[in-house]
Amino acid sequence: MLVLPPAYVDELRSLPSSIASPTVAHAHNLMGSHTNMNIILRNNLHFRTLVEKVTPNLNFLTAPMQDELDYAVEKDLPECEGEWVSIKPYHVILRLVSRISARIFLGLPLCRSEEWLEISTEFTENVFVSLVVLRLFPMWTHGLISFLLPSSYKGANYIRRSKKLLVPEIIRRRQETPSEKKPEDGMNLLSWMMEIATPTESDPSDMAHLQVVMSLASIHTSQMNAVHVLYDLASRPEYVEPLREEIIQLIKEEGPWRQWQKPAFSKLKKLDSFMKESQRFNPPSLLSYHRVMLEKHVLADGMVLPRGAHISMPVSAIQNDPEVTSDPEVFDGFRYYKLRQREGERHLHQFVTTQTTSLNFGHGKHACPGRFFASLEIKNILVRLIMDYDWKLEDGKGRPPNLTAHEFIFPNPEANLLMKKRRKELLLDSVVPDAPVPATRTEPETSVEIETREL
Ligand code: HEM
Repeated sequence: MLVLPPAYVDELRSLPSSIASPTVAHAHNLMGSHTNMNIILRNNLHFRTLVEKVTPNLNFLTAPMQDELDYAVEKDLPECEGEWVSIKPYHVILRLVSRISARIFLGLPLCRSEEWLEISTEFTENVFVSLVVLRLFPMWTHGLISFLLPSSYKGANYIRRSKKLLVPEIIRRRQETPSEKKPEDGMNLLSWMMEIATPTESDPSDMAHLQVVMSLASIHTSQMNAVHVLYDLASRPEYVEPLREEIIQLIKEEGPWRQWQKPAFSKLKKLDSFMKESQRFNPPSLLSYHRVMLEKHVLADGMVLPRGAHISMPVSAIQNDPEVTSDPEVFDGFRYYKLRQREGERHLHQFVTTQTTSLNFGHGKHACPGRFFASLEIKNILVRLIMDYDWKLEDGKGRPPNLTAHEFIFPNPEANLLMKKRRKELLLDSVVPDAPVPATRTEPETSVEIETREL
């Protein structure tokens, strides 16, 4: 793999994907031939649905997200009124994120299916185990090794199970008459996929497969960010009150949080900053901006990128360079909040902002299309967890150290935090606005301004 400095990002951005392909790079990174991920090489319906339907409709998706979060909190968080209870945030947050994602991907009632919740989380874990193992061996051995790897056939089995579950649902939705549909029925990824699919993309079995691909792209990535934030907050409790004050202030100005839509969440600038700083300290991967060169290309300074080369950027090294981030070794949760106060930088330095020096979501037209969704989902979860619960580390223990595998970094799945429900009058739903604020309904957005949009 050719790891390039960020000076080349802008030049690389201008190359079409027929020369520098992100998709071939993703398939290669995920060992697609042995992990059922090569479908992305021939079908990008999931990507288009995200850009054309999900992101422009995020305003309408806030209410179902919150509704599912209520259900998830009820089902998956322990009773902890008046007493500290130990939980494993990795597993608990995975349940919350997978439930909310399922609600937006499939809609009610299918999102509550335990079968789907298992498929959408366990497939990813098995793909990850397979790729970590396979990468240790030369490529010519991969066929044989994956034949022997339990994670490999378990992964394939999850794809089969997803088809068994979703294909009949796709057929049922196709046969449904308009009078049988409820208003919320069309507002989910699966129905939107069915709506915009071209004839060659309309195979129900492929659509089911792509739902699993989307789960892989979205659930663990968002869950890991939320878990890192919780670990960072528990180990730096001085940030909790300012974050709560920001939420309370926003309720006073914008109305109860249950009426908030995407623009209100974008006003949580301190929380946004904390999420970004936490991501800087705990990036999902040391490398990003992966491309495979489908043709040889010579860069302006004469650097040759040969055909077949896999290139990437050292995202973590870049954002920890003192020329990019001052005092990079200091965790400053409100670093980006402060930067946004500078003239002309109000829209920069957001969690979702990508720049040549901020590449955790990639950059340019192939940057992660799900980051606006991720930001909204993570903020919904964190607002609830910060306002309704106190958090602390186990006695005598520091922030749980991260684990690494190859270039990947993830929060320790077996670490514990202690949580306790706050007094009733302090809870999120008890905070009332200064004056009644009318609920607003906003039209879907028609375009996605990638570089400058707020969220
Ligand atoms: C904190 C959470 C997330 C992180 C850190 C993350 C990161 C990334 C990165 C680094 C890429 C590759 C960009 C490139 O090619 O340069 C990517 C691609 C992608 N992400 Fe995300 N992502 C997150 C959440 C999500 C969510 C929630 C969704 C879906 C709702 C999603 C859907 C996708 C898809 C479909 C692609 C592939 C784009 C393509 O085919 O070119 N991601 N993501």
